[in-house]
Amino acid sequence: MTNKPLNDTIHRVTQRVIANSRDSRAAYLDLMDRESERQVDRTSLSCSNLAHAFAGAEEDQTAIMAAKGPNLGIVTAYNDMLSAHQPYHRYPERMKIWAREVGATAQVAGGTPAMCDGVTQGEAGMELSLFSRDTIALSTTVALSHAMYDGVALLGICDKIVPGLLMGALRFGHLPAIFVPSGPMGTGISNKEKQRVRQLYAEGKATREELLASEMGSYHSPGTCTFYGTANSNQMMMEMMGLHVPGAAFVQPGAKLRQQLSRAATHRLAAIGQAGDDFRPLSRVVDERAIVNAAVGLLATGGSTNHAIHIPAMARAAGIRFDWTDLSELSSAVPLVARVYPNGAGDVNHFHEAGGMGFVVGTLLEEGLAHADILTVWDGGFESYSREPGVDSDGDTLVWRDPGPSGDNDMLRPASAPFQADGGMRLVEGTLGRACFKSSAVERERWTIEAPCRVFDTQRAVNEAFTRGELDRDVIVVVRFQGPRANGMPELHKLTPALGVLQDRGYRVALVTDGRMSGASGKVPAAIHCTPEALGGGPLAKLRDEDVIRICAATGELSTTADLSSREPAEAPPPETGMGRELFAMFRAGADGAEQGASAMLAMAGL
Ligand SMILES: O=C(O)[C@H](O)[C@@H](O)[C@H](O)[C@H](O)COP(=O)(O)O
Ligand code: SF4
Repeated sequence: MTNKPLNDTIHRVTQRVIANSRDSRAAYLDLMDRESERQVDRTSLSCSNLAHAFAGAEEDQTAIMAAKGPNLGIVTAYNDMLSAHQPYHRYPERMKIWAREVGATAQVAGGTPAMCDGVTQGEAGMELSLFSRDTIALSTTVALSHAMYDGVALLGICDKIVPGLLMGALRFGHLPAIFVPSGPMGTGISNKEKQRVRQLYAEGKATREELLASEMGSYHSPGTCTFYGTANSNQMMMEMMGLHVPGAAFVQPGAKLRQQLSRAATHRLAAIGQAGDDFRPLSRVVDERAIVNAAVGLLATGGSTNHAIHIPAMARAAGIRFDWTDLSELSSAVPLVARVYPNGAGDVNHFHEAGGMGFVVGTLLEEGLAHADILTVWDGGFESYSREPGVDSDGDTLVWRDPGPSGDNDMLRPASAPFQADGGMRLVEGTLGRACFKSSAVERERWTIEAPCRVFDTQRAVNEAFTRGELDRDVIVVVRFQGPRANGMPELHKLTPALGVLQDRGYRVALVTDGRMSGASGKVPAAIHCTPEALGGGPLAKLRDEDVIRICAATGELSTTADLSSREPAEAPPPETGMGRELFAMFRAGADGAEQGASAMLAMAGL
C-alpha cells in the first residue's frame, strides 16, 4: 500500500518545532561536530590513560589496544529490584561475545541507578523518582566520559531510565547508540481482577494476605510489568524513533528471538560507527522528526502521561524545543489505535500478539501520520519498523514479516478506523494553569465535570478523608504542593483505588494536582502536572475547600468559579527529610516547569 502524504497538522507542528529549535539545535549539532573531531581516535589518549582503560579487559585487551575494530560502551541499568531490569545481569558477557563475532569489542562503560516506581509508589522514595531520571543522565555521562567508545549500547527499560539514558547519551551524540530491551514478563491475572481486589482492600473488604496474593498474580517474574505504563511507553517510543532493532520492544525475556534481537543490536551498533561506511550518530537519529514520531506514537497508543514531561526533556538534550501546545495539536490529528490496559482490557503481551508495534507503525505510515524519513539505527529506514521479527526454522536467523491485519479489534485498530479520532492525551488550561488529561483512559462522558473541591497537601490525607467517609459525594479532589520544586513531583497513584471506589459508587469525581500519576493510572478523570505548580504561588495554592472547579477535556478547560485574585497562597508544607530526600534539594531548587521537563540539570546547563 502506498503511504498517504504526511498529515498537514503533523507537518505544521514539525515545522514549528524546527523553527522554535533553530538556534538551540544548531548549537547542539555544532557541539557534536566538535566532539566528533575531538574524540575521533581513542588512541590519541596517553599511554597511561589507555593502559588504565584496558587493564581489566582480559581477553579483549589486545584487540582494544590494537584499535582495529569498534569498542562498544555498554551503559547498564541492571539491578535485581526492577523485574524489567533483572534480565540484564547476563547481557554484558553475551554482548562481548557477540561483539567479537564482528571484529569489535565491548566493555561495560558504567552503570546507572534505576528506581522501580512500583516499589516506591506511595512511599517516601517516590519523591526521588522524577529526579532519578536526571541522576541517570548524569551517570550515563560519567560512564561515557572515558572517551574510549565508538558506540553506545543502552540497557534500560523503565520509567525514568530510558529518558535518562537517552538524555545522557545525547550529550555524546557524535557516537551511534542503540537501546537493547529485555522484554515483558508473561501475562498474569487480569488487570480487572487486580483492580477489583485493590478496591475491595480500599473498602476494608479484603485482607492484606488476599491483596498480596492478587498482586503477586500480576507481578510474578523477570521482565517488564505488562500494563501499558511509562516503561512500556518507553519501548514504544524507542521503536517510533528508530532506536531499537525493529520490533524488539515486546519480545519476552528468555525467548530465542529475544537473544537473536540482542545479538543483532550488538552487531548493528558495531556497524554504524564513524569508522564504518554507514555512520549513524545519535545526534542525527534524534532530530525534530523523531521527537514528533515519539509523540505521535504516545498519542496513538494511549501511552503514559509521564511522557508529557519526558519528551520535552529528551528533546532539550538534543537541542530541540517541544511543548504541550505541540503535543495538544498533534493529539487533535492523531487517532487512538490501541487500547492496552489501563486503556483497555489486554496487556502488552496481547498487544504484541495482535500485531504490536509493527502494526502501529504500518498503519500510521499508511495514513501519513508519522515521518517515514527519519534516520533510524536500522537499515531500511522507518519502514522496517512496520514489520515484526521472528526466527527462521533454524532458530538462529532473524526474519521480519508483515504483521497483517489486527489480531484483536478490541485491542488494535487501523488509523483509518480508530477507537477515537484524536489522541489519548489532551491539554486543559484556564484560571488554574495548564495541565495534562489522559482522555484515552477515561470514558468520554466523564471528560467534563463541575463540582466543589476538597483541597489536600498530601495523598495520605486524601485516603484518610476517604476512610472517614468525607468524600462520598460529587467532588474534585485537589492535591497540591506536589510539583517538582515542592517535593520532586511524585506519582500519586495510591489515590486510584479510593477515587475508583467513589466513581463506582456513582459519584462524579476527578483529581487536580501539580503532581504526576502513574502511566498505569486510568479510569478517574485527572488534570495532572498543573503548571505553574502551587509552590511559589501557582493558582492551586489559592484554592479553598468548596471552591467550584470545572474540568472539560472536550473544550480544554481547567478553571474555578472562585475569584483567586485577592487571595494569599496557602503556606507550603516544609520539605521532608529522610530517605535521602535532603540530598535532592538542588534538583528541587533548580527545577523548571513540568512543561519544560522539570529538570534543574537542563535548566542550569542552559539547555
Ligand atoms: O508510570 C508508570 O507506569 C508507573 O510508575 C509504574 O511504573 C508504577 O510501578 C505503577 O505503580 C505500577 O502500577 P501499580 O502500582 O498499579 O502496580
Ligand atoms: S514497569 Fe514500573 S513497576 Fe514494573 S519494574 Fe518497571 S518501574 Fe517497576
